[in-house]
Amino acid sequence: MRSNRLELLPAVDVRDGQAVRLVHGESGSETSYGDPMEAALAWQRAGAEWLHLVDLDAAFGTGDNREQIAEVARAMDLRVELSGGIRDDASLSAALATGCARVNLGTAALESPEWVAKVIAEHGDLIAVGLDVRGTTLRGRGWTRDGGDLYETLARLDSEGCSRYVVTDIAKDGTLQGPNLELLRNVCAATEKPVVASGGVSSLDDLRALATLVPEGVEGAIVGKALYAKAFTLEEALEAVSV
Ligand SMILES: O=C(O)c1ccccc1NCC(=O)[C@H](O)[C@H](O)COP(=O)(O)O
Repeated sequence: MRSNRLELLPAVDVRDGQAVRLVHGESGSETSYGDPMEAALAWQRAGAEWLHLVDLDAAFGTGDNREQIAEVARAMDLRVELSGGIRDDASLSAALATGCARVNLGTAALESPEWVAKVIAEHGDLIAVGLDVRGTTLRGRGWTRDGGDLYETLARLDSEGCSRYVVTDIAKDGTLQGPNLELLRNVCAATEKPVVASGGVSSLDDLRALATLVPEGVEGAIVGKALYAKAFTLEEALEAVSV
């Protein structure tokens, strides 16, 4: 049964060993926020139930932070969603070996549909697919390459039993301009599966607006920049979405 409460997933995106925020997910737009472990532990202390942990180097193909990410994931008592560069058996096994609660596949869902169908069948709820879009065009390889139509891909993944989608409007990501509620409504109308909203949250009112979409299928919201920029605290955010 679906919960009525919007889940919150504070984000720790790791580039070159540092917790960073990007604007529109663009490589080179980083603002650094220090040690990823400290950031993750701070969100855990503040009461987070989930952590969205991203290996940006693996996503961009500029190396990886795999060991550091595994260390952070293993140190957490909360549930971890791992994202970034999980595209084959080796990277998936390494991600799952951290004990994370789920992994988020992005590029692989666009470029290796057969492999993704196989791992969805094998791992069920442990697999979510990130649908990262500009307009309704999906983007892969660290959001740098077009990867097909959002709704066609969603229909295919639904037919393969994908259990959850993480939906990001790249135009909003890291901009503090508010989430794309229309996109989220449209995706929820196109699938029965839960949707995690990502990108653009700027205020407690944005979180309250996302919480009104829970009955339509929005299950959670990833929050990055707003927390790092101290637009509000995680405690305030959790309070704002409590029902
Ligand atoms: O998640 C990925 O794989 C990824 C790949 C390339 C660039 C960015 C990527 N993720 C970014 C995030 O998941 C953000 O943490 C999230 O959208 C939060 O956005 P915001 O609240 O606007 O900072």
